[in-house]
Amino acid sequence: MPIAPEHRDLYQAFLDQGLDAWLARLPDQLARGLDRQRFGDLPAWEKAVAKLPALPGDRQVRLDADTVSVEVDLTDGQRRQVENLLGKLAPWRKGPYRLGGIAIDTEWRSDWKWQRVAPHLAPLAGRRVLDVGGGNGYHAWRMAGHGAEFVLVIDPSPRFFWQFRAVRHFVGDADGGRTHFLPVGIEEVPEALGVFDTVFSMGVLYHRPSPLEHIQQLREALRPGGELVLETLVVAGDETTVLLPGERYAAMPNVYFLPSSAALCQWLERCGLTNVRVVDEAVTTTDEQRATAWMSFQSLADFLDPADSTRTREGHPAPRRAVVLANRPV
Ligand SMILES: Nc1ncnc2c1ncn2[C@@H]1O[C@H](C[S@+](CC[C@H]([NH3+])C(=O)[O-])CC(=O)[O-])[C@@H](O)[C@H]1O
Repeated sequence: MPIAPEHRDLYQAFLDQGLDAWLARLPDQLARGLDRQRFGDLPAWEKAVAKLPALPGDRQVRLDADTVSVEVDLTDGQRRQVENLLGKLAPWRKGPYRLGGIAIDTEWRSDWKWQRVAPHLAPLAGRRVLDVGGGNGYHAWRMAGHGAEFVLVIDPSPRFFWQFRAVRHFVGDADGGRTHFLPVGIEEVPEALGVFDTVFSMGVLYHRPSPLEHIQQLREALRPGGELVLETLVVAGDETTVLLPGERYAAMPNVYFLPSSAALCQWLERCGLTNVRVVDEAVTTTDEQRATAWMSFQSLADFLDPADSTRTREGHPAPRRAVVLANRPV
């Protein structure tokens, strides 16, 4: 089967990185992750990205600033066309981006999370990085901006795949072709890979019904000595505190375990990670997650108790997140 043009770089990168065991599974994974029978909107997203205007080679790409931006000369007509086409990929949740003069004000100020995480990381320059549940790739571009050699986002959302492709259209090869997106979940990562220097899992653990299994999968993707960056919802408490909310948490139906950061550290240690440390813990504000023109559905403010913003509308503690770093033992 011929390789579709949008996947050629991914195949080449897997070859270059020696990810042979995974390479063999790519055709199946891509076919399933982008299956038009499963995801009826796929043709519309693909068409929107295909219609983006061809861009001049001369452009200014910034992957090392809070807004991932590509400045390029467009006519007024082209700019309106770009705005319209990018709008067809909405809702845009992770960003901010500025592409061809169009500011995409996303639901999340994902740059704020990056500011909490980045200062604590082993320098990313020259590293192979996996971003599990990386959304549309905003943080991946920032990782490339820090000089990572190979950044792979895995996320099962086909919408985010096409948002990533839209950003790729603007970035061109300014990142040296080091940033990639595979539309699969963590379950699809081959077992015992042991190759990544840094593995990120941000905003994913609380969606996993088996959090210890998730941590073990993350550990197995790391090379010995590699660094795990785990960011998740936590609750106040000691190492014995874990909340399993009911049907919904802040309106989300698929939320499972919310440990305290102390309990989370213990989980990581029990899963065989070392050097476990909490580097940040903060309440999520309605300035960080909010509805915008590019994500016009309800957002955090609608999910909190109107009379008490320290509670969700279901009566649980309001969202609070911790960033924990750890290493796979050498
Ligand atoms: N099984 C799975 N495997 C991998 N990813 C999954 C899975 N199921 C859902 N996802 C993906 O996990 C992401 C969770 S958002 C975090 C984004 C970014 N990391 C952020 O930190 O801003 C949550 C948040 O907004 O906090 C979504 O993009 C899902 O598609």
